[in-house]
Amino acid sequence: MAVTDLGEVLAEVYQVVLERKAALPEGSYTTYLFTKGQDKILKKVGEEAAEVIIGSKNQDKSEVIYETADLLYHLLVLLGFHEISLEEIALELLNRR
Ligand SMILES: N=c1c2ncn([C@@H]3O[C@H](COP(=O)(O)OP(=O)(O)OP(=O)(O)O)[C@@H](O)[C@H]3O)c2ncn1[C@@H]1O[C@H](COP(=O)(O)O)[C@@H](O)[C@H]1O
Repeated sequence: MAVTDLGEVLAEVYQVVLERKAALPEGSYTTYLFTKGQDKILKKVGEEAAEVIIGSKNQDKSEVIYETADLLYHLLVLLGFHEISLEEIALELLNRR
């Protein structure tokens, strides 16, 4: 796998997210989010989106990159919460081309 392929990295992290949801291992931040529930996950998505906006307003590319990674991870947790596959998102995007 080319480690710089975003789709493949997202798929790999999403697989871990789904494993965490199924097993709820102690000490896992993903477990913490799933245990807290939907409102906590939604709050994190909102916070991370706001941090992307702040990074952008600061004209700070490295901040935008860091916060975008945080946002994508939390979106993966939200997709995991709803059991939406990455293929469903890919199809939605493809249908818009
Ligand atoms: N990509 C991520 C990832 N990005 C961000 N985070 C966590 O998201 C949190 C965001 O930081 P914040 O300061 O906003 O939140 P916090 O104060 O720690 O927590 P809150 O009380 O606000 O919820 C941090 O605790 C980060 O560790 C992530 N946690 C996990 N992953 C991926 O998920 C995998 C499984 O992680 P665990 O579930 O922890 O085993 C990891 O191997 C990674 O690939």
